[in-house]
Amino acid sequence: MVTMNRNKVVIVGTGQVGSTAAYAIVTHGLCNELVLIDHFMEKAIAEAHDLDDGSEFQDRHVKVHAGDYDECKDADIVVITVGRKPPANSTRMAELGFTVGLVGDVVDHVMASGFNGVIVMVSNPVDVMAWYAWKRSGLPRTQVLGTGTALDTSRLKTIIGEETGLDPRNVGGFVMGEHGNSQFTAWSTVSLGGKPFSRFLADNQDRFSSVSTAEIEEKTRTRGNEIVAAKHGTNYGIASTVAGIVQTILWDERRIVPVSTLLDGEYGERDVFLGVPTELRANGANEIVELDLNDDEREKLHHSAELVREHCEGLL
Ligand SMILES: NC(=O)C1=CN([C@@H]2O[C@H](COP(=O)(O)OP(=O)(O)OC[C@H]3O[C@@H](n4cnc5c(N)ncnc54)[C@H](O)[C@@H]3O)[C@@H](O)[C@H]2O)C=CC1
Ligand SMILES: CC(=O)C(=O)O
Repeated sequence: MVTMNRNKVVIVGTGQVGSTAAYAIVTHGLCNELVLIDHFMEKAIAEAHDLDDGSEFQDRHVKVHAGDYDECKDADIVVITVGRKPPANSTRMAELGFTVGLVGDVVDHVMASGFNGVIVMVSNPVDVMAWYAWKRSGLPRTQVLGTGTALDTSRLKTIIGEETGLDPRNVGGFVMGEHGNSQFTAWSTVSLGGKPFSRFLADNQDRFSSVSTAEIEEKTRTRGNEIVAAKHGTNYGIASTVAGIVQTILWDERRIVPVSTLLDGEYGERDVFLGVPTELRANGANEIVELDLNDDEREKLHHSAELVREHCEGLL
């Protein structure tokens, strides 16, 4: 049987985050076709040309071009990165007033094309925006997700790597909840080399006596803000995160990633999007892994849920 492996990704918003995510997708050769949309069409065209100009030296040629919303009709994934560079000394939640109108407009245009793929929301506040896009699009719950605490979880692993001198990929576990100040490290899930992290530290006192979980958690929470203060935004970490999510969906890898997804009774929460470990497949966000969180962690998750739900109120 002749099959056409025709996977197509659209990125809406070709600013710092969108263009770097496009670069990550192109350099990893994740799809056949990548379309860039921005309300400054010249910017989208220029980014597409600049990306495609490296075709000779890429492992695989991803066809990149600028386009309009008609291109979403047969896309597998639409990544939404519209917004503005995060202001310094602010919060992601404070971006709501600026972002919500843009995201509403983008979702309406995407859906008007006949799109029936997966929306990956990046725009902040990402949990609120993912919920809003889900409600506004009418798509099934599986087909709308946010990057959630996937980036924060990667940051946690990177910081543990920095503190211990070990490869971050030795670390397991999750940062959960809001992609924002109420996020928490679910320490009961964190392991290093297969051992619970607290046990790993206790067993290696001589090497790691200066390592503090409280400091690691705080560094993880504030890392994004520090980068924003120094370089007016973040792009590489989120671009790798977007590329990882796009890959696992397009290639049906079934990786478990803490994306922002709809809680529908899991962890005792409903009608709210939060970063929780979720199985990603070709159709998007599937089963949520319900971890045995301890009482303190559950409390923190509920706190995030309350905060995010509060900010969703009145948006529709
Ligand atoms: N979820 C996460 O972990 C992260 C989220 N972000 C968020 O990503 C968003 C984008 O950040 P940056 O790329 O740094 O901002 P930026 O200002 O560099 O880019 C925003 C782009 O969106 C475009 N745009 C705005 N309104 C549009 C519309 N209605 N239609 C099409 N294009 C539109 C602009 O022309 C611009 O090219 C922000 O909300 C930021 O907070 C950033 C980093 C990490
Ligand atoms: C800006 C942002 O949300 C981050 O880098 O975490």
